[in-house]
Amino acid sequence: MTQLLLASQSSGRAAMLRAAGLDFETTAAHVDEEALTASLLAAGQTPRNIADALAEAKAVKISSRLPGVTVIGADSTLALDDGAMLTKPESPEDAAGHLRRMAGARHRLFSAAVAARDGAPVWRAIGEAKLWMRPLSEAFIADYVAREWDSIRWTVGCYEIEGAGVTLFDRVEGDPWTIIGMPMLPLLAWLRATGLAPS
Ligand SMILES: Nc1nc2c(ncn2[C@H]2C[C@H](O)[C@@H](COP(=O)(O)OP(=O)(O)OP(=O)(O)O)O2)c(=O)[nH]1
Repeated sequence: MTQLLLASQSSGRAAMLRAAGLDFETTAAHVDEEALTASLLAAGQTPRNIADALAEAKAVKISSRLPGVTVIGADSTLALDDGAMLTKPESPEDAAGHLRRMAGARHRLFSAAVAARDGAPVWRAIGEAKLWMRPLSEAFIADYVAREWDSIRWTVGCYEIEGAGVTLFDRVEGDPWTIIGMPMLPLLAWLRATGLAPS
């Protein structure tokens, strides 16, 4: 039985752990993110704290049924500078609407990771990236969404920064791993310190 489990269906997250040479398995967390997000927003929580809470919920839920296993949960949230929080698009039309709202403005992307053992959080980190999306024409948005829908439908910002998302931005501050979905640098430092990654 593995000692490290990623409670995520995100292909990008698993790819980052694989690239780091880690020995891990994955499972879906099956946390009701929509309900939890709605209740946290209603309670006035920030997108940053919502990412942290969702990552913890995923890690704690799975670890509570796997004694002794270190479970990593993760979550990413996107905050527009007007305070609104965008979630994954439900349709190509939804994605076009998100891009219209982000175009010509800055947004922040928070990626939280929480490690849990035996149902309790034992480590956490939150990464923040700032992204300035350039103004986008309607024709560009329509063509981009038509071409990229199959991949961007799974992303909180309607882009894969390591893919065609590069065409959307004037400027990005923050590390690419945070944008793709996890604060990998602090996570790897902790995994090395706990013997779960080669040091
Ligand atoms: N490959 C890639 N993925 C991105 C990028 N930006 C955001 N994402 C993905 C990472 C996550 O899969 C998704 C954010 O949604 P969530 O944090 O709720 O995770 P998701 O539901 O996909 O998986 P999980 O809850 O971990 O099973 O957006 C990017 O630039 N590249």
